[in-house]
Amino acid sequence: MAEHFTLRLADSHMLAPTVRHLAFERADGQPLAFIPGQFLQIHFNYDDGTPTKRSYSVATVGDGSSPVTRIEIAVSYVDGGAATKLLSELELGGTIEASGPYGRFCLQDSDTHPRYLLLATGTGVTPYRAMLPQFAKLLAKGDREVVLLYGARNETELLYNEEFEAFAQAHPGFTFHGCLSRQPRELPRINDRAGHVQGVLAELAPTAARDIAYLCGNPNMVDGAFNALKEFGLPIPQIRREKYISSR
Ligand SMILES: Cc1cc2nc3c(=O)[nH]c(=O)nc-3n(C[C@H](O)[C@H](O)[C@H](O)COP(=O)(O)OP(=O)(O)OC[C@H]3O[C@@H](n4cnc5c(N)ncnc54)[C@H](O)[C@@H]3O)c2cc1C
Repeated sequence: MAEHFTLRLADSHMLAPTVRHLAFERADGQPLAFIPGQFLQIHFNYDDGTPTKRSYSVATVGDGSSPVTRIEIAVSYVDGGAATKLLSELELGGTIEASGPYGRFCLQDSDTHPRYLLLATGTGVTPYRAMLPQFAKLLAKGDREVVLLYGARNETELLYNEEFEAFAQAHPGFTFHGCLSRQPRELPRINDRAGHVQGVLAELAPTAARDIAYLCGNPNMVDGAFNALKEFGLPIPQIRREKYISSR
């Protein structure tokens, strides 16, 4: 159930030239119960005093089942954006009002399909970072495969790529494809591909019998991949979506 609370910034660093990773703790000292894939809302006022809010996926890698004390998000800076200005200027110890968790972009125990296709652009990869412990449990069964298709212009914009690479090395059923549309030099990893995530989907030849797909991030990517997956024959309940639309 969603709660309202104050978050205090405990740590932060830049993940990419325009993306900040922020780690918060609740000011009341309570942990946050969330299901990986869910998001929070931050609440603030515009300069004229009008209240508003914005959504951010929880990026925290917990154990997937217990509440967490560290609440992490990745915020991509939007030019002229009210929330991203606030979050990019927030100093250590600074506070912000929030509520959550919300959303149903989560793994479902009832799913038995052998392959998970995870598609993301930009900060849309954060729900999958939070899901890593759940994927570890699924992959331990030995009959599942998880494929991450992560789109960015170039290597520097791939967030948490070292963590996904390390996870892929430790879990042979997990494959990480960076899909780089404007990489100036050669592709950094053997599984990387030139182009957009939708282009790489064809290579994977999704089928209704084999695949469950999760799509997160840029609305154009989510819509494009959704249509492509429907053409491959995936029924709509097997295509789960989280669009990072502006709530302005
Ligand atoms: C469920 C959900 C989860 C989300 N999770 C994340 C997350 O984890 N990390 C994250 O960074 N964002 C996330 N977003 C997007 C986030 O909520 C804000 O929309 C975003 O940070 C911009 O807010 P802002 O106040 O800075 O910009 P606004 O003041 O809302 O917009 C300023 C201007 O920029 C345009 N604009 C807004 N967003 C974008 C954009 N992404 N690209 C280009 N132009 C834009 C607007 O149309 C407007 O003209 C999520 C959105 C949803 C719905």
